[in-house]
Amino acid sequence: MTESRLHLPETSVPGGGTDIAVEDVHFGYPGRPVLRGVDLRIGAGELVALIGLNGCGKSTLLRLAAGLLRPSAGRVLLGGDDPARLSRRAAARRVALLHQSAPAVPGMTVRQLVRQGRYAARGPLGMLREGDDAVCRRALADVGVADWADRPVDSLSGGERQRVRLAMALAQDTRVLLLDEPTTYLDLRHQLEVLRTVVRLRVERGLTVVMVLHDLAHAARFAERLVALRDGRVAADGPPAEVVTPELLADVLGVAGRVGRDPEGGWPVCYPDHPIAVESDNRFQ
Ligand SMILES: Nc1ncnc2c1ncn2[C@@H]1O[C@H](COP(=O)(O)OP(=O)(O)OP(=O)(O)O)[C@@H](O)[C@H]1O
Repeated sequence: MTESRLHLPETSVPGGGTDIAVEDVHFGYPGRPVLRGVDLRIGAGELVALIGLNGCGKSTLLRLAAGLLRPSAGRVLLGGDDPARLSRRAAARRVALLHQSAPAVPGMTVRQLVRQGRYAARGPLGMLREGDDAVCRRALADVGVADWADRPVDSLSGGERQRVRLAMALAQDTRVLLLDEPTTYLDLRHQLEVLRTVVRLRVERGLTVVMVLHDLAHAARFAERLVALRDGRVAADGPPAEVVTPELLADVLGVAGRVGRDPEGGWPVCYPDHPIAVESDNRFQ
């Protein structure tokens, strides 16, 4: 594959409207172009997995969608508005972003950290109101860590911290959830638990979820739509059964391998063999 996009259907959600629109977005850091014309529409209620090689711009795209960065060209709309122009408080009410890592203040308890999700939604001067504690408790329960409320965050393992940070994002109680590698540090059991929780919450609460996943098996199984970035653009976009092919493995992920089907669930299953060279976006550095 050189110029081509592997699979790029019209994306629309029947009756759902668009929660995130990314229109011909360009973005780079000083001396480092990253996105070179990304077009993407994510409908209300969709569950999308974003995949691609390290450094291809997945986190950058989430940060643009959350309004933490502004595109150098093109535009991003979140519920019809430019998220970078919303106040921090207004943006925090619309979108929660689980970052890849967030430092914990020494001595802060899990309860205090998760409450930060509510403070973000209320703004710097916002007082926690009645009901905020219930939202925090629910968020902790959602990820199965209700018993940890009084534990210092810095006493938790990497995987435990990851689940608490997911609870913090859920405590924002937004309809749009952006999850940057939500399963990092988690053992297989907890990876499945977190992903099943995301799928459940998305249905129960009508969430729109975009999650960056490196594990293609999980992406293919749990997301209904895969978006692959390569060379600063969307290289493939569609249902896992159509998008996950040996060509995707080779051209987007740099892996030679085979693709089969789960005998019971029917979702694509990859059998990666060996790494191969990909035309890297380094060429436009
Ligand atoms: N603050 C920054 N300043 C300069 N360059 C940055 C900054 N943040 C990211 N980059 C660079 O931009 C590129 C895209 O980074 P980004 O974090 O979006 O990639 P990613 O696809 O999420 O990668 P990974 O899979 O490794 O998490 C990378 O080359 C990275 O080094």
